[in-house]
Amino acid sequence: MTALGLEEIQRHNTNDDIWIILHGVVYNVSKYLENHPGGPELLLEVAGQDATKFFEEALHSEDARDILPRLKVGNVEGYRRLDEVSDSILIVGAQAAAKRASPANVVILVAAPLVVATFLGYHGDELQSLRSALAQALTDAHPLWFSGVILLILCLAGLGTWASYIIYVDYGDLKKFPSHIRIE
Ligand code: HEM
Repeated sequence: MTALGLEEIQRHNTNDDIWIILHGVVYNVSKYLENHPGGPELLLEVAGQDATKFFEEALHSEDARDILPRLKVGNVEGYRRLDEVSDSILIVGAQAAAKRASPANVVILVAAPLVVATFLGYHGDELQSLRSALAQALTDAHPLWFSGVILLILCLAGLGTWASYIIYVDYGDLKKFPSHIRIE
């Protein structure tokens, strides 16, 4: 597909010859002008310019986006979308933990198992009886499967939290709006 320079794109800004840029792609809307449900004026106003912001602000439907390919004339030369530059990356292991390593998180992560281990060490016996009492109470109050489900949910939640320290999805710049090229 043709790479088009900004100067050339900007020249297509007359009533019967209109190019616009959307997300780094150049579209010839000259013939579409009269069919545009938003009216021809809006397209005329952005003739020869990057209309991405306005296009997205008008919350165009999928149907509207489906029209785009047949109007395409090329790409803006040198244009790089931020969200194409850095795709989401799955980071696993120590690097992932480092990504989440705020002082508070580290304290919680290190301290939590220590506290639990210490507690278990000092109060092993009491804990044993507490656990059986609790199990008994739960069994009395509810069928056994109910306690099992609750326990499973708690375990999964715990595992999930730990997993989030090991697996980290870096969405890069995906959440940012693509950089716009403006022709002044
Ligand atoms: C080639 C580019 C464009 C195409 C194919 C297109 C297509 C459409 C279509 C099909 C609709 C009907 C609603 C929908 O399905 O979303 C629409 C509505 C609209 N468009 Fe566009 N559009 C384009 C560019 C633009 C630009 C650059 C602007 C603003 C500068 C714009 C502003 C609007 C507005 C404000 C509406 C809403 C009209 C209303 O609800 O009364 N459009 N467009």
